[in-house]
Order: sequence, then structure tokens, then C-alpha cells
Amino acid sequence: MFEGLTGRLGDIFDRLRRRGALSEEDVGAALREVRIALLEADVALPAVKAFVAGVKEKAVGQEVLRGINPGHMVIKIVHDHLVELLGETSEEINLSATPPVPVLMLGLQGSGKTTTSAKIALRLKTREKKKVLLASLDTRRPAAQEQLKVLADQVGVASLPIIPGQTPVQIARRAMETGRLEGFDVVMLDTAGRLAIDDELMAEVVEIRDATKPVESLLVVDAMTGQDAVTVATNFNERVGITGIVMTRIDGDARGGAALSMRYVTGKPIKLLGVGEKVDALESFHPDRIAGRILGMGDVVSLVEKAAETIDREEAEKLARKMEKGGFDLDDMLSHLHQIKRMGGMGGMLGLLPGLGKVKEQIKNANLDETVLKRQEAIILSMTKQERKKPDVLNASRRRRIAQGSGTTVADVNRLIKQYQDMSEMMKKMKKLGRKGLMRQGLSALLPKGRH
Ligand SMILES: Nc1nc2c(ncn2[C@@H]2O[C@H](COP(=O)(O)OP(=O)(O)OP(=O)(O)O)[C@@H](O)[C@H]2O)c(=O)[nH]1
Repeated sequence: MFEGLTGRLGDIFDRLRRRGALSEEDVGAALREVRIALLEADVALPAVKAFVAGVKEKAVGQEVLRGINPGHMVIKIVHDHLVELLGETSEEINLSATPPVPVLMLGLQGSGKTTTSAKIALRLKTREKKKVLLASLDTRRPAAQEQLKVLADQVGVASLPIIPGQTPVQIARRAMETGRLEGFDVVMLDTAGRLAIDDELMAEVVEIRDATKPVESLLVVDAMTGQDAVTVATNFNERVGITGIVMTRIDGDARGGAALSMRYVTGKPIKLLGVGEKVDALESFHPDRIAGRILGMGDVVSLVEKAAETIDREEAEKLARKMEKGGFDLDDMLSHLHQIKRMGGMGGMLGLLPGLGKVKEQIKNANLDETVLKRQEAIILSMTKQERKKPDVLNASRRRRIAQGSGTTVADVNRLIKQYQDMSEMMKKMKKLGRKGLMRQGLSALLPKGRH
């Protein structure tokens, strides 16, 4: 799946990789190619436009990390946006309702609805230990109800007994009634398909929906259908309302466009993927995996992530060295507050000092969430330059004024000063003990009293 897109983007980025620096022109050129690639992969135009605009916003003005070439940077941005567009987390079937929970299966003829119903029933039975009843509402195709019964027997779940002559809505009501009377957890309603969307089908499905009030209405779409998938998804979503999408035949050489644009036009999650004809060939949908597959460049993505991490570490090491030398005042603390937070507080910083890696786990620094950080910034900014160098000199009335000026409390000010004093004390001890002494005595020698 997605080979077309992978190949296309691969070519573009091969070209970018050979360059030292990425000019704005290059970003533009790359995005034009990305646009064509997505269109060729049958992604719908509105989805393509939104995607390219999103990438552009991120890419222009983006700092290129050291050790990474600009092409790699763009790949990472394109990848992250793919994940975002596909939906960030994988969502399972929602069963949070009073049993029997009705699950409506929707889709065109031959999309794989019946097979998928059996696959989901098997999954719910084995993974969630649910008692599932399968019911075919397909009265149009003569063998449809028997087909579902055969599949139900195969996966070892119950199927609704066939009563000839009933309408789809009558079957649906009977299924729910049986579900209630016989204590089923889930009732799966497999509706009839059509070759194309038509009003009769929509009216029938709406009637079934209103009679059963399904918790999930899953649209089953063949991944090979390309642009048609968008029409199908839009129609079902607008006229019936869907809660999720299952894409089948991912095992074939389908194009990736359907996944991207169905998600974009409906805003509904792709919940599961059909990956073969066998009843256990069903997988959870992982956006990052699919995005990686679209790009075929998972290794590049992790390379960029690694580089970003390294640079964070270098920054932190610089800061730690400065602390070690002493002369660390509140201005330094201010400019590094976010960095300190990212490194997991003082404990994390210490861990970066050579030879102290092992003990870093032992220190925890609380109060480093975003709101605390903002308050600390406001407090430091309300002090005079002189006070920032020597916060110990602040008397009670000055602390009150600073609290007022920064919209915080005296307790916040006191806490910040205490934190600064703890840090200074720790650094003084580090200087005195030297690295060897520290290692010998363990970290307790370093910590202010009563904090560990
Ligand atoms: N390779 C592959 N084949 C699949 C997958 N899902 C379903 N099929 C096959 O597709 C064919 C049609 O599947 P059905 O489940 O009968 O389709 P349907 O949507 O219920 O069709 P109607 O009942 O006619 O509306 C069957 O031969 C299935 O085995 C899949 O994920 N991969």
C-alpha cells in the first residue's frame, strides 16, 4: 500500500538531500512536488491543500538542526503532518453503553462489510471477552444471510436465526430484542450494500439507524477505491452519520490517498484495517506507522528526533557547567527556566554532569509545570537587576511588592527564592567536594537538608 506516494516523495527528497542548505525556494519546490504526489495518490484536493499549507507554515523559518540536512528536516515535518492529518491516536471500537451495544456496519457492495463484521466479532470475543451476536440485514442478495452465518460459525460467535420474508428493519429490531433477551454484549448489524450510493439505500440505512440507535456506525471502505472513497465517506457521513472507518484490502497494492482524504472530509477516525481474507486479518490503525509507510522513511524521522534530543542535551550541559562554576543568578535561572524544565528539573541537570549520570534518578524536582513556570518568570521580571543578582537581600515588604507586581503570592516568591537558594547551596557543595568527592559521598551530601 502507498507505494506510489512513497516513490514520489522519495524522489523529491533525494533531490533535496544532495543540497547543503534549503532555501525558501527549495521548500516551495518540495511542497509543489508533495502536492502533486498526494493528488496522484488520489488524495482529495481540499485535503491536499490543507496538508500543504500546514507543512509550509511549519517548514518556513524552521531552524535546521545541526547534523541534519535540510531535506531530512522537511521529511520530518511532512511526516508529522501526515500523522496529524491521519489522526494522532489509534481508536478502538467504542462499547461504552448499556448492553446489548448495537454496532452498525455500512458500506458499498463488495467493500468487505460482511467479512469485516465477522473479523470484528472475533476480535471482541477474544480480546474483550464479549458475547457477540451477528445479524445480516441484507435481504437483497439471496445468499447474504447464509454467508454471514457461515462466517459466524467459523469465528465461533452466534448469528441471528434466518426468518425469510422479514424487512431489514424487522430483522434489526429482532436482533436487538434477541440481544436483550439472551444477554449479548454486542449486536453487530451487517447492512446490505449497493454498487453505488443511492437514495433507497440511504433511506433504508437511516431507518435501521433510527430503530436501533447504534453506538458505532462503522463505514467499511475498500482501500483500492481511491477518489470514490471520498464520495462514499462524505455521503454516508452526511446522510447517516458515521463514527469511524474501517479500510479493507490494505494487503493489496492500494493507493494511500483514500485514508488521508476520508479522514479529512469526515473528520472521523480510521479505526481498523483489513489486511487479508482470513477472519483474523484485522489490525488496529496506527497513524504513525501508516505515515512512515507513506514516506517509507521511518529511519530519517527518528534520526531527526535523535538530533533534536542531542541539541537539548548540549544546551543543558552548557548550563550545568555554568552552574558548576558558580555565579548563577536569577537572570540565568530565568533564561534557562524552560530548559531546566525540559531536562526534568535540577535532577535532570545534575545527571548531565560527567560522572553523575547514575545518581540523577535520585533527585526529583517538583513544581515545574507550565503555570508554575509562568509565575516564576513573572516574579523574576518584577525584581530589580540588583535583586536578581542577590535575591537573599529581599525583605518581607519587598517580597510583598514583588508578589503584587507579578500577580502572584508572597508564598510563590518565597518558594522561588528558596529554590534559588537550594540551587546555589547545591552548587557551592559541588565545587567544594569536587566530582570525586561527590561520587564517594553519594548525592545526599549535595542535597539541602530535609529535601530527600
Ligand atoms: N485481500 C483482502 N480481501 C478481503 C478483505 N476484506 C474482505 N475481503 C474479501 O472481499 C470479498 C468481499 O467481501 P464481503 O465481506 O463479502 O463484502 P461485502 O461488503 O459484505 O459485500 P456484500 O455483502 O455483497 O455487500 C470477499 O472475498 C472477502 O474475502 C481484506 O482486508 N483483504
